[in-house]
Amino acid sequence: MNYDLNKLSEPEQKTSTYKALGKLLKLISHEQKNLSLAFLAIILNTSVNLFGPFLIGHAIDKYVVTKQFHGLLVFGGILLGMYLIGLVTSYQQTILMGGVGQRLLFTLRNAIFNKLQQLPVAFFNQNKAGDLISRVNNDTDKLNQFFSQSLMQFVGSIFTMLGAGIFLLAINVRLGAAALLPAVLILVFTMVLSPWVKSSNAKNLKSTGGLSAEIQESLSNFKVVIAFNRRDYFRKRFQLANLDNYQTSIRAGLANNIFMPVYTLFSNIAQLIVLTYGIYLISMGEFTIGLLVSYLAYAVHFYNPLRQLAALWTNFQVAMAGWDRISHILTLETNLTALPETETVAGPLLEFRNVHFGYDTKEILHHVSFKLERGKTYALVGPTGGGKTTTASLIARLYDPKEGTVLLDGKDIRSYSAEERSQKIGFILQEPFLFSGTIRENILYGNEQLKDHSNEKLEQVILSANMGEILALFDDGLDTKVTSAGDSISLGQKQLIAFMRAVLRSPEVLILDEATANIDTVTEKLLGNILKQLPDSTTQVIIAHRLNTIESADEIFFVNSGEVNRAGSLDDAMHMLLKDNRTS
Ligand SMILES: Nc1ncnc2c1ncn2[C@@H]1O[C@H](COP(=O)(O)OP(=O)(O)OP(=O)(O)O)[C@@H](O)[C@H]1O
Repeated sequence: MNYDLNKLSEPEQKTSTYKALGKLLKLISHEQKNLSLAFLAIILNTSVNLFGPFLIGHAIDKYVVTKQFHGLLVFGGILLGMYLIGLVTSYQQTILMGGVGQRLLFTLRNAIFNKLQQLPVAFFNQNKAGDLISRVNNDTDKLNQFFSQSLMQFVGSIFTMLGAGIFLLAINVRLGAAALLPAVLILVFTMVLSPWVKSSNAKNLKSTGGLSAEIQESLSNFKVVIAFNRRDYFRKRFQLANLDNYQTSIRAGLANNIFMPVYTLFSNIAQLIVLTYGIYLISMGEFTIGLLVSYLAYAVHFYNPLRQLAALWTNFQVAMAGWDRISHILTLETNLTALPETETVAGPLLEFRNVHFGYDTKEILHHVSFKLERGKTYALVGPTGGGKTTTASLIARLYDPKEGTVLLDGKDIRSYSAEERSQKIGFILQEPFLFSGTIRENILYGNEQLKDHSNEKLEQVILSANMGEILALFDDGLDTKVTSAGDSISLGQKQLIAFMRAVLRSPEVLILDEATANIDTVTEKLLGNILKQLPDSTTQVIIAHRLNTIESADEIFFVNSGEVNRAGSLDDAMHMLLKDNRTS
């Protein structure tokens, strides 16, 4: 399955945009009351603004032309009242929509983050963290800006235009048609240019994501950058990404700003038409001065919102480009779904049955079959890049086979829920990841059974699991601080914490992927003893390059060139490795 968000096909992109629109509507469905109130406020506001010019024109013809100035005061009072209503309704809709926008931003960020948590490892292999961060932070904000600042203005502008258009046509059809002609040209112009504006903004957002990915990569690898003195390399890469972002921003800016001047030009032309044609009609006795004043005001009421729409249309296109990028994540589904419960068939604890697997088109495991019995210790050996971690990842169902089945306890591993599976399988990764916090928080991560234990009780559990000596290696015990993804402690110490984390979950299968590679010989022996004292039913899968670490294995598998074969004894494994090194 293709999880690369930047390489989705055209139809995939289109379906996700529409599919996700349904999700967006669901996310704001509980805002119905606020949206209706804001809508009401905007209609009231528009109506009040639209009646103003009519009243002014009427007042001119009735009181100014006939010089009955006292009537003007009454009209002035009415107008003031209407303007105050306009002020209150405008404020109300701003407040209401601001709230809707912020809540949408909040819900949307949560929804995307939750979705990210559900996606499989393959998704994270194919996408850069920086780009994902940009989607969660930057792109959602584009949508918020549209909702909180533009949507109601958008609705208001359309209402004002519609009302003003009706007044223009109702007062004088011919003059109205002439005044509205430039608007038709604007409409055509907008329809032709909108796809270009949207795609320019999409490119700009993509480039912002790329820039963010570049920053993220160089910051998270800063030690390598400094050690290899490759600052120039990253500086150049950053400059390229920054240059691309600069260029796409300029292009998006150009596209975004094209509407405003054109709209202004057409708006001025419309006023010129009204003025010239209106004066002509007055000279012919077919129109009054008061009506012309109202007319000019309505032309302004029609074209000003249209100019505003130009800016809003740009915001809309930016929001849509952002929405496309968000929707691609929201509509992705994990390919690691749980199958319906299947019947348990008595058999080994774990079995690979004709498994084929590859990360992409290249096959890494080819027609692999083997069985692991309960309570035994297995070693996976083989050359670098031979497929040991891949085999272990399939045991932990980080990926599903392309063909064939992995059976856990007699059932297809896909029929277990994620909770059940992670309870049964403990995996100590080659590069253990620790969260910022304390050792306690890290070893209790995902451990429902022990999470509420006090430090004293937890220490007891650690002692009875024979891991007291490991904990004693840390000065502050369970409260030892782990900062910034574990950078404050050594790699070996990280492996010890990851070891405690996995063992405390009492898994049925414990996978150790190079779990002792960075630990001194004395501590390694200590871990060996702890492993020996694990419950008899625990099956261990040990991946190690140092053959002495697998001396205690009941059975050894040699993993290479897509195959997993029994190696027989340690000597056989050694022989196979040496042979493989000589032939390669
Ligand atoms: N996420 C991935 N995406 C694409 N290819 C991958 C990925 N992870 C591993 N591979 C490829 O799969 C092959 C097997 O890798 P794997 O990590 O399973 O080997 P290994 O035997 O565990 O190696 P090592 O002893 O170095 O840990 C390698 O060719 C590697 O390049």
